Amino acid sequence: SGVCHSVPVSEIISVREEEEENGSRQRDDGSWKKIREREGKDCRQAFTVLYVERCRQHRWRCAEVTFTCSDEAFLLLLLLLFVSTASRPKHLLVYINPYGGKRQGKRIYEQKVAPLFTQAGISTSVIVTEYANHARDHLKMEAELKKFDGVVCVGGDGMFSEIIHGLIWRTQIDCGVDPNSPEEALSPCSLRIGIIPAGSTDCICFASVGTNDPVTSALHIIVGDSQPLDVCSVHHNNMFLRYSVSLLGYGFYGDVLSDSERKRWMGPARYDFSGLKMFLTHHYYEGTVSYLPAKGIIGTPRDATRCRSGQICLFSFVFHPESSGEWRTIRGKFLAINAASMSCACPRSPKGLSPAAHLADGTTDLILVRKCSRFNFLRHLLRHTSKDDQFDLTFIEVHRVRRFRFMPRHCQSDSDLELDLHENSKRQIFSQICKDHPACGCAPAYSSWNCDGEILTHTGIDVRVHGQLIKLFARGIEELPVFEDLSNPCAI
Ligand SMILES: Nc1ncnc2c1ncn2[C@@H]1O[C@H](COP(=O)(O)OP(=O)(O)OP(=O)(O)O)[C@@H](O)[C@H]1O
Repeated sequence: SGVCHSVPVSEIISVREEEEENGSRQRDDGSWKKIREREGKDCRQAFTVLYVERCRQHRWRCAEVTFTCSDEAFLLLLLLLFVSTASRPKHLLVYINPYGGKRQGKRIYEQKVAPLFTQAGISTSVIVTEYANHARDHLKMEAELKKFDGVVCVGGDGMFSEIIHGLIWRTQIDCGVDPNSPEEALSPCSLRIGIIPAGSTDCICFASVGTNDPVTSALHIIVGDSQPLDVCSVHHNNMFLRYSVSLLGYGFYGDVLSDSERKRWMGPARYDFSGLKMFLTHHYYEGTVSYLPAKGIIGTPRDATRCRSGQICLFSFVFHPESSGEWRTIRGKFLAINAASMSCACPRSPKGLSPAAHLADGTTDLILVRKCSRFNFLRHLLRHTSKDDQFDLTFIEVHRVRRFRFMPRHCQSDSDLELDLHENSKRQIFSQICKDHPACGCAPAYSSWNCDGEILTHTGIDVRVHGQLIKLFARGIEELPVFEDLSNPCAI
């Protein structure tokens, strides 16, 4: 017909041979791997290519186009496909949380994802979880990981956390690394993880793919994308607590989570309710934060860059592995202490907590919100949704760090307390009394850490970033996916 159509080979999902019989086309439903050798040698070959089409807001869909070419050219294409798709997964281990989000995980997987995997010739082993931590423990102890090229998580951020806890732990055991030691360099996980969003919070999917859409995620898995991701290990007195990939928050975000956990019956509205309640309560907490600034990296938390597909964060990590440096210490009263290892952008907060944070530069952005008026705190919170810099306020500090520690005031050594007592002895005595009598209305001495949506059991913590510890079937957020790259040399 003379219409020119270009499809990058790396974004082909499958190729289907078309046969012309009695003038009408019939389809062979096999994938490109199953295509039979044709007998007729002199005729032209018609074939349909199923490929990735980019839609609005980073969504991907399947599209079809039929080409004709000579037999030889067709065989060449199959060869090219075979070579260029070597990094694609062939066998996947799938975990489905049937109770995540609106309890649609199983349906989403069966209706939207499984048919695509079949079409792409991917075999799967599916486990529908029966209890919390089922997936984590299966990965830790039972899963025959050698059989698979990747793990797929169908659920929300909580389910993803289970998967990484299982996979990271298992990898350390298999590699002879002690996962309990805060000083050991952890071994990176070789299996990639795909996230099919089916929870009420799907931040990690959103940050790494740019949208929360099961079909888009399935297509990123099929084409074999790879996006490294930093992971923070959290220890208390040399005892391992948890891993975190998105937000560690003490004070405001810890209190919102603790309060909302008590209101699960309210459904997703509990986050708004607890957020408002905690804003009005306006608690601040005293403690000491020490941190190891990240040296030799390209970006800063306050530059205008965003973490985008194939950009600086990858190189930043490769060229500047963990560098030693001077620890810095800050003592004070904080409304919030947040460590954002990624932007933490989500559909409700498109900029996120730290808009310039990177997925894989081996750092986390430590944001300290010092005690300030309710009005000022509100200004800070509102700037998360406006164009203004949320860190451009006198009571906010932000540092890009490789490691940090926090010690709440009442856990500090006696000598520290004595110093403080000299400063303000009455307050000290009252806050000790009020700790045991919350009904008196004074602020509690401790908050809790919100670690990717889970409450930590300890407040004094040691956090270390492990650069690029895991890999996702994703490519980061693409800058402007609208225009096709016609100059791509690997296009048919
Ligand atoms: N079969 C199961 N039964 C009960 N809980 C499960 C099961 N499988 C997984 N879980 C747990 O359910 C929790 C929530 O799962 P998930 O993140 O998929 O959904 P969500 O709706 O986004 O969660 P949240 O309530 O945290 O917003 C996870 O912490 C996970 O450990």
